[in-house]
Amino acid sequence: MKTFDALFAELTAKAAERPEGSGTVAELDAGVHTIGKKIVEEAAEVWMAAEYESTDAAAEEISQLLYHLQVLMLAKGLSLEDVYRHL
Ligand SMILES: N=c1c2ncn([C@@H]3O[C@H](COP(=O)(O)OP(=O)(O)OP(=O)(O)O)[C@@H](O)[C@H]3O)c2ncn1[C@@H]1O[C@H](COP(=O)(O)O)[C@@H](O)[C@H]1O
Repeated sequence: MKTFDALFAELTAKAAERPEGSGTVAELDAGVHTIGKKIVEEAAEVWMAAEYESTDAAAEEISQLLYHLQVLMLAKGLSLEDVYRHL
């Protein structure tokens, strides 16, 4: 099972190596404005799933929100530590 830190390491490598077909690379290239809109969209899907769908559907939407938050972190040059020190 993939952890938050493991996903961040994977996405960091994708950003550096830029493999063809990577959705992460495409999203990074689209920029902060597009990534931000995706985060808002995914956050709404989390809310709707939590209120009206199954707990598993909510978990899936949360995983997607976490993914897009990590892409934004990469786009802004933020490390895990930059975020964790505010927790
Ligand atoms: N965990 C994720 C992940 N979660 C969400 N997403 C993306 O976010 C989208 C959200 O799904 P939705 O169902 O909301 O999609 P949608 O709104 O219909 O999709 P779009 O039209 O926006 O693509 C998915 O289509 C994926 O593009 C993810 N894309 C990649 N990962 C993981 O990131 C890693 C690197 O992926 P690549 O960069 O694509 O190789 C891999 O381990 C992947 O599993």
